[in-house]
Amino acid sequence: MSTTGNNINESIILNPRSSDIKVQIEPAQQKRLAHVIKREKVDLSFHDLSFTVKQQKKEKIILKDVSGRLRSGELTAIMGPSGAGKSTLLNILTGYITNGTNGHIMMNERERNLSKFRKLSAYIRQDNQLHGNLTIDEAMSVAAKLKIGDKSKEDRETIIADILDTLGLIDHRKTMTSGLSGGQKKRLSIALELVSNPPIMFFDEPTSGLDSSSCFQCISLLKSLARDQGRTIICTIHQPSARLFEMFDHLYTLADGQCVYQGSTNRLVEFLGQLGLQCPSYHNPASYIIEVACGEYGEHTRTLVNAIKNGKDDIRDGLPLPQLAITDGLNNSEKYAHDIKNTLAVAISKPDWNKDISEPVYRSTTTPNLPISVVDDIAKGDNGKDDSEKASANSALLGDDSEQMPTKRYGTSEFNQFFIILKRALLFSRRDWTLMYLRLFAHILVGFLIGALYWQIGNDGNKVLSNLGFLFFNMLFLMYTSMTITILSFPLEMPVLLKEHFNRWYSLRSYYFAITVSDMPFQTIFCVIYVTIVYFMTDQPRELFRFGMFLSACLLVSFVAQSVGLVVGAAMNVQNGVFLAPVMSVPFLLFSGFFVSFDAIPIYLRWITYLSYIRYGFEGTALATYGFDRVKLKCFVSYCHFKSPQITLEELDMVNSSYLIDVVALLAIFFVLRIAAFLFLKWKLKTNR
Ligand SMILES: Nc1ncnc2c1ncn2[C@@H]1O[C@H](COP(=O)(O)OP(=O)(O)OP(=O)(O)O)[C@@H](O)[C@H]1O
Repeated sequence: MSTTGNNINESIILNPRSSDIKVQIEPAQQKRLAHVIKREKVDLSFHDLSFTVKQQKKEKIILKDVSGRLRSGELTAIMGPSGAGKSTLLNILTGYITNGTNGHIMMNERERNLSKFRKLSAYIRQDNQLHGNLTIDEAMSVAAKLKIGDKSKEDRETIIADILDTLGLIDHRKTMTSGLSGGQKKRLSIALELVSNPPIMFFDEPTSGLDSSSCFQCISLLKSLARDQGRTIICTIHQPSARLFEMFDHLYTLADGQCVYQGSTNRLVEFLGQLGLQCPSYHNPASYIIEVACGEYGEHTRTLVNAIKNGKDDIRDGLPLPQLAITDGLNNSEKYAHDIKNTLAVAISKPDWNKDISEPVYRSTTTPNLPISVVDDIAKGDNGKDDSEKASANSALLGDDSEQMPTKRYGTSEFNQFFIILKRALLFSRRDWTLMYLRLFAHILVGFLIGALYWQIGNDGNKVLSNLGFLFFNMLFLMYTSMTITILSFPLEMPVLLKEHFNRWYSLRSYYFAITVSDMPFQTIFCVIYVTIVYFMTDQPRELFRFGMFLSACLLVSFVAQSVGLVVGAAMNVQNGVFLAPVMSVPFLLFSGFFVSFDAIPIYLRWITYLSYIRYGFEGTALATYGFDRVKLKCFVSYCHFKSPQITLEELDMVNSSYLIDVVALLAIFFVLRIAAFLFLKWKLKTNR
């Protein structure tokens, strides 16, 4: 047997002496994403990062001036005891949290531009926020249309197939997302973001809820994502097994909001040993550092933070430990590095904010043309060892093997986004037929019930008051059905919206338009069915224009009520919304003109009638029924007080009312509420972070 070297990719040729047969064994090839768009490599560093929150009028410092460096091509783990600040750090690095932070985040040695950064990064949170009603194929297709809409359909399909094949999901293409296992959901979340091939990917606890084998698969996948094309992969992880721990290239450990270790995973034990913290043999180093950080071996946090300079130092393979490098017996290059480092410390503490941000902000005064990373590397004794790495990163930056930095905010126009989201929303409605059937059933059932209850009263002069009750009930029914359905369904969309909008799939405007338009056809159909049933069963005037006016007023009321549902759904959670919306509707019902005629309402309360959309709806249907010179009603008893429709209108104080004004008022309330719902949604997206 002969091998052609140590490289595992080389063929192994078996050539048994007794036979001429040559057996060639090709090792399994690592699956690679060959077709995804090539993107530049991105190194991320942060300097003196702090995060403060206000708690009961006091300030609580969560992150305390931590620094660190996250390199392209590496899989970085952020570890630490519970409450150490891992998720907070991740949220700040992703740009998910911006308020309350201080310090500097650099992207490829330049001050980070958050907007550009968001185009280059993806954040995959712990709870895979996926739409359960789509197959993998459909979900991927939507993501591809939104994120790389400028590519041809064939190109998009090739990219999707490539990603699904790499992530082992190709055989489940037709499976509904709701039917996937935890690990498959996690992989789908990654696959969806990989469509645009972001060079930086953040994962919050990617292994949570997975068995050990799925954990291993997941971390292997992240490792290969980092290695292939030099992505920067950062994830928080609780307490990985020794096998998982070894797979990480870089470890960043936090304790009590400070950095206690930063560097290669395989130098952790050596570093701790230097400080007199001997990791017992056969003990998982990942567990050991957490135990140390938790104080199980005494109070060592301060020592560790000082030793690693709260993340300013980085324990790299092949380099001396930092406290050994800075000694009296420095050689020339080390002394030079030490000087630069001291100069740099001054530069970092006084950033020049007047500089053009396209220029690197931090430069050493002794080596003015050297960006911070190079200075840092020299300071660490990295005398050009990673030249090839830097060269490739620089060439990538210059665009040698990567596409230009994306200039557009989104992958496709807002017009296209609108149609893609609308199509997806309609698909959800088609798939979620239970809700649709329920709504249809409710409108038909209540329609017939009301029709039977108020059977043929519309033209009876003796039953006008009952007929007015019927008109008012219509408003009540249409209001509640259209309002509650939105209050219940809209907040459920919120987590997916939060994820997709944050990862720059689409603009909030396109999403909102699509989502508000998507239910309108259904609401219209249900309303038309209900109104047709009750109108004819209760024997309202058989004149087309009156039916049209009656239906229009009912439709407008249901759309306005839907908008109220949107406002409430956007502004609060389901529990509060379900209680508050009906309660808030009570004044509108009271001041609708049905219970108290307008001139009987005290003047100082009359303004409420102008805000009551129920008033306009009720008035609109009353005018459609009794206005426009309707002939006298039939009277089957000796005296009917309301035989003349004019008397009914006088009683309701609607003689001078105008149907047109009712319609205009309903339209105005509709638009105001839709705008308010949009603003609430925008605010919620910001405050929910
Ligand atoms: N907005 C906030 N208001 C108040 N306290 C906060 C806020 N955000 C974070 N904290 C506190 O900061 C600390 C760190 O929180 P963080 O979620 O980052 O910890 P973690 O290391 O991710 O913990 P775990 O591993 O348990 O998820 C916790 O004590 C948490 O209660």
